[in-house]
Amino acid sequence: MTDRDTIAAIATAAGAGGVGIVRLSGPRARAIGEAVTARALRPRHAHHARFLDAAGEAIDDGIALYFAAPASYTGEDVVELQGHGGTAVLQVLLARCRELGARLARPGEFSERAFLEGRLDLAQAEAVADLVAAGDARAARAARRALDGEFSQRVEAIAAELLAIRVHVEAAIDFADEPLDTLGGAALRARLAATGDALDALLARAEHGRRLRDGLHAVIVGPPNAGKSSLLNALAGSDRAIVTDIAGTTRDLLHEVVRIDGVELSLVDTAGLRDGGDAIEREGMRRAHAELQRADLAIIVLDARDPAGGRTAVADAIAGVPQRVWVHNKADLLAAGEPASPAGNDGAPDATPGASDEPPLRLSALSGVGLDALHARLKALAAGDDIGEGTGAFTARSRHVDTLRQAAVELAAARAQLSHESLDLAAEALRAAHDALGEITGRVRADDLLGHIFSSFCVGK
Ligand SMILES: Nc1nc2c(ncn2[C@@H]2O[C@H](COP(=O)(O)OP(=O)(O)OP(=O)(O)O)[C@@H](O)[C@H]2O)c(=O)[nH]1
Ligand SMILES: [K+]
Ligand SMILES: [Mg+2]
Repeated sequence: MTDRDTIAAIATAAGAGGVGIVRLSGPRARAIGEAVTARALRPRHAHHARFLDAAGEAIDDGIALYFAAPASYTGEDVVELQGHGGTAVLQVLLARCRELGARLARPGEFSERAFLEGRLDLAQAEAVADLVAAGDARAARAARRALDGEFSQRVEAIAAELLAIRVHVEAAIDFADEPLDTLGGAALRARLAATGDALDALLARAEHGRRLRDGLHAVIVGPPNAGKSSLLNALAGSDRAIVTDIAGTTRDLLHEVVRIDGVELSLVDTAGLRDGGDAIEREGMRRAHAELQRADLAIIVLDARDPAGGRTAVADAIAGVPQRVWVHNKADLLAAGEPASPAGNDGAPDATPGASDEPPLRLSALSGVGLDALHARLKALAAGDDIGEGTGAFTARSRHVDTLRQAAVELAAARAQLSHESLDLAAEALRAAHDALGEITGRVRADDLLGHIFSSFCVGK
């Protein structure tokens, strides 16, 4: 596009480094690059050059690269000036580019231009930011897959199928007098069911991908004095939370990010759940309940000497949390002679309320005995062993998960309407599902969404 201005930014991280890069994109990028280097720039050629100020004095020397539109990251003319890393030198070089007509880029503006020029779709552009921000190698691999378009391709495949179904349904509306089954209704329903299954599978993978990006969100819950705060401290490896023998010590939520063998986990300590308590404690319990609503995982801490007593207190709060780990704490206080296998079941027939839950882990937050087994289980959950590396995870954001969920709801509505032969309503629900998928890749887009997404990038990306 020729009506755009030319943007510039320091593309490398702040601070001194071996190499520092000023990146330019836009119609004047080449002219500015040639003015700075005082030489003609050929596309895709490494030019060793001096970078000159207005007086012709050398600011630095290094490599100038020119990528001609549209074969560049942004799809526009792009010039990269690679000099010696160093904040002052790069700032002077950037200032020179601005003198020559470039404007300072906003965060994410290079990727935004790549999106607007059709070089990347929206989910891929987001993957760029995720790749830069990836906290570990697994998250980086997953972002790379999303950037390669694996996620987008799956979304597009489902969207294409939905479009074909919509065409069929819209056509059937024109023959409203005929029963749907004479118009291929059975095949249509089967096709819709298969598309629903594909969408559900993609949603499960996107949820896994969101955990890879954001980390597993685990909430520690249990009755007062069970040792929740002690466990948080043990997992964090520092005295983050106040621990006393007074029931009701923790009132507010306490957030902590911990890493287990390179896998990130966000932990929240909460107020003990019980009947009664003063106003502050009750507010703490309300917050604990609210936090559990958005938890991926509840770590339920019970006193090993009386696990049954605490279970009733937490039963309501943990209903609806997708995954649970049961901990029987204070194992060191059990009478000698009781089986002390840290990872073992305590043998009580009602020890695990959820049929699919693993047996409780017996441990001591105080002494650390049994913590290894908890580490191992949390790591497995955070890494998403339920999905497995082999399927090739890709990062996804809450935005994607929410949108896929919305599409799944509309698809279910369309199926119901179709079985009632309400073709108009089915068509409407299918359109809504189709639009929702379009929002993920940016085919259907709201401009405030774009601003929101790209402003969270770093400058120079
Ligand atoms: N012996 C023993 N004591 C423990 C263990 N874990 C915690 N405690 C003690 O139990 C008491 C309560 O521990 P907290 O960590 O404050 O318990 P909490 O569940 O956070 O309590 P509230 O915040 O009041 O709900 C403290 O005196 C701890 O030192 C353990 O594994 N063994
Ligand atoms: K306490
Ligand atoms: Mg506490």
